[in-house]
Parts: sequence; structure tokens; C-alpha cells
Amino acid sequence: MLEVTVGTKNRVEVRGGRIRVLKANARNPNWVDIGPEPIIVGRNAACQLVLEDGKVSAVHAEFVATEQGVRLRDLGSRNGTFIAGVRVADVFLMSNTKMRLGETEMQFEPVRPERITVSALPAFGPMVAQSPSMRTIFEKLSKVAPTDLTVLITGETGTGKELVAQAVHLASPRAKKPFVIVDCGSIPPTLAEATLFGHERGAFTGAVDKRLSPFLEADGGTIFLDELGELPIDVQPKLLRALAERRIKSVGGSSYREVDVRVLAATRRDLVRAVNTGAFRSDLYFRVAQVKVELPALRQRIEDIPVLVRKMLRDLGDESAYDRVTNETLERLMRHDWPGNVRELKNAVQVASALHVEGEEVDIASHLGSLAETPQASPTLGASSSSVSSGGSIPAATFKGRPFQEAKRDVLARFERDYFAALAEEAKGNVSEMARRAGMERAHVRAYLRRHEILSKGEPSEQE
Ligand SMILES: Nc1ncnc2c1ncn2[C@@H]1O[C@H](COP(=O)(O)OP(=O)(O)OP(=O)(O)O)[C@@H](O)[C@H]1O
Repeated sequence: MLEVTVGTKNRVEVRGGRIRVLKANARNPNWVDIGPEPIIVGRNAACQLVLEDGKVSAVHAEFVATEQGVRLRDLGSRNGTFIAGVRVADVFLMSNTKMRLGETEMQFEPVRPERITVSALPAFGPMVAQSPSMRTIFEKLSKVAPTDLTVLITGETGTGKELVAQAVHLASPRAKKPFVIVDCGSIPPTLAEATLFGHERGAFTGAVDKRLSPFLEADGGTIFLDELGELPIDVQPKLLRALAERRIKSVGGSSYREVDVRVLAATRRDLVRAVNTGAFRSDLYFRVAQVKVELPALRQRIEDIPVLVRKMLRDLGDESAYDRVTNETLERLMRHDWPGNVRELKNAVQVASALHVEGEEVDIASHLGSLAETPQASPTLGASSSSVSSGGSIPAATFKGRPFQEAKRDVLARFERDYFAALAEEAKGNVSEMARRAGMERAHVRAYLRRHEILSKGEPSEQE
């Protein structure tokens, strides 16, 4: 059994360095240290290192100390980042290097000694991790949580962005006040302002009732702007003003109301690139990203898998089931690509835990991708819309003579389809209500609805 104890080592090592501009007349010719906090270099005055060069993009490149060396990432700049004449996108700098950003020559050198020790935590609220990258993030979150700083959380789908936001709220002095989620990805562009700031009755056609702004609902607490990158460009200045002035005015309203909310935001999109392409305003980006937290994909931190599995089984009320997860299973999990990240792992653990036979192995690996990869239930396998009978037994025609894994996937797919079709009917197509009843996140419910083409003729509704 793999060792999954966390909490013994609360410090990790990263390789740091320093950079400077080589031009004699540079505004800032001094060395800038590169630590575990990213240093953004660009023309925008809010960058940590500002370059006065018309060929440099507003937010051009980022340097950060990692375990592998200082990572230099071009942030989608127009004129590129070059090392020895080669345009680079994402590299690790290990030794003295000269690079060019736009027309600005820069120099990098590693620090001596190369390794910097930084604090790390094995858990933050409900989140656990073993990997140095996540434990460094937990350390950062524990420092940021008690403040009112805005935090921008980025990462692929299912990496835990919403969970981080909840955990930050719960670790803050605002914990007893509301935590309100606004899913910017599902706001129709024409209703963006009314959805963010509320509207008065009759303010526009269709505004039958007054609608309270989520900023007022969250007063004293935290507002979480999920999928911020999807916010329509024309409402971005209004959000920026609201954040800067800490007051809002509803659509059709006559006066401003002060609001006291802490703002957390998340996005799957690379917002910095969106800034460089003009799809996202740089001033709003810097206002929201006072602190940046980039959650690594699960495939980049596979050492977290055992502790996550153990935690998930514990949350399901059966931590001892971890003893029946074999090393082979954990190794298979660690080789998987995880397109759905921690959500995909949680899904597989839940299915494996529900289906496993008492006392036998908990075979999580055979339930991988039960959300993403399950084949559509075959129509040749019986026309009944419910292949799992009310007595719990499955008609033998469903699986007879078929390979076990394939048959199991089919049964699960049919179950998923029937479950979500019934749920959609009960909740009258309201995704938030479905999520509440199913005890799942809305994004997850939406993925199942899309997968099984439920509600595909009409838009799922998002009202709370
Ligand atoms: N470190 C962790 N420990 C335990 N559970 C986790 C962890 N990270 C994520 N999860 C679980 O994984 C699931 C997905 O997390 P979450 O919804 O926060 O992801 P997300 O990045 O916001 O996804 P999306 O971009 O699709 O909205 C949730 O059920 C969450 O509880």
C-alpha cells in the first residue's frame, strides 16, 4: 500500500533566480528576484516589472520559481519572447541566459545557492495534497484568506477552483456571512448588467419583478465570480467601477448603494492572453488578480492521487475502504491523463465505492471517464428507458455474453441518462435546482445533460 500520510514536511524547495533589463537607459536596471510568486513583465503599469518598449505587450511574459527551475512563460505577446534567436513559449531557465522581449534585452541568472526553501501546508480547509505545488498554494491561501485581497483562481476544469474559493471564504473573517456564486459563463450578454447589479421592476421588457444584485446578497461576505473570462466586454468597465468604488446601482435604479464584499474570481481561460487579444480589459484583470492562484492539472501532480482517494473515501464515510485499493489501481490512476481532473477522480471514486462488493477490492481505475468517455447506451440493448429495474436487478439481456467492463459502462450510461432525465423533469429544467437535488456542482450536472442530450431543445435555466 502506498504511503499517504501528509503533514510531516511543511517546507518545499524551489529553484529561484533573478532578472534584469540590459539596456543602459532602462528605467529599472536593477535585479528583480524571482521567487514562488509570479513576476509579470510587460508595458502595463500594474506589471511587477514595467518595460517602456512599444514592441512589448501590455502583459508580455511571466517568471516564477518552480522545482524544475525558473519558468519563463510568454503570455501570448504580439512580438514574442526570444532566447538565442528562438521564439519560446514556455521554458525552464537553469543557467545564465539572455533573452529578448519585444526589443528589450534581458538577462537571467540563477540564485546561489539554487534552491530556496518555501513554506508549504498539507491541507487547506477541505482540500488535501501531497505535491509541493499544491502545498505551496495552500500556504499562500492561508496567508491571503484573512485579508480582503481579491484572488483570481485559474486552472483547467475540475481542478478545484470553486472549492478553493469556498475554502478561502470559510477561512476568512467573513465566514459567517454569505458566499454567493455568480456564473458569468451563463449570463446572456444582454442581461449581464442586470444580473450583476440587479434591476428594478419594469426596468426593461421582461423585468416583471425587481431582482436583487448578488453584490447585495453577498453583503458582508464573499462574491465568487466564476468563469470571469466569459464576462461580456461591455459590462467589464461597469464591474471595474463597482469594485473600485465599492458601490453599485441597479438597472433602472436612481441611486448607488454601498456594498462590502470580498471578491474571488475563477476562470478556465488564460485571462492574460485574453488581455493581449483585447477580449478582457487589462485594468479589470489587474484589479481582480491582486493575488493569482494557478491550480495545476491533476496529471501534473499525480502524487496527490493517493491522498485525494483516501480523503474522498473518508468523505463517503468509509475511509477503511482505502485498504482495499490496491497498489496496481493507484499506479493505473497515476498513469491516467485526467482530462476531468479532480472531478473525474471523485466521480470514479464515488462509482467504485457505490458498486464495490463488501470486503473486496475497490476498483477505481475501471470507472475512469465514466462521465467523459462512456459510450452512448446502445439502442439495440432493449428499448426500455430504464434498464435498471425498480427491484435493483438489471435485465440479463443488457450484459449477457459481453465483456464485463463494456457491459458495466453501458449500464452506467443508461443509469446516468435515466437519472438526469428524471431529475430534469422534477426540477423543470432548472440546473441549479438539479444540482441541489443531486448534491453535485452545476457544471457537472450541465456536463451530464449535454452528454445525454437532455434539455438540448431548450436552454437549461439557471435561476437560483
Ligand atoms: N484538493 C481537493 N481535495 C478534495 N476534493 C477536491 C480537491 N480539488 C477538487 N476537489 C473536488 O473536485 C470537484 C471539482 O472541483 P471544483 O468544482 O472546485 O472544480 P472547478 O475547477 O471549479 O471546475 P469547473 O472549472 O469545471 O467549474 C469538486 O467535487 C471538489 O470538491
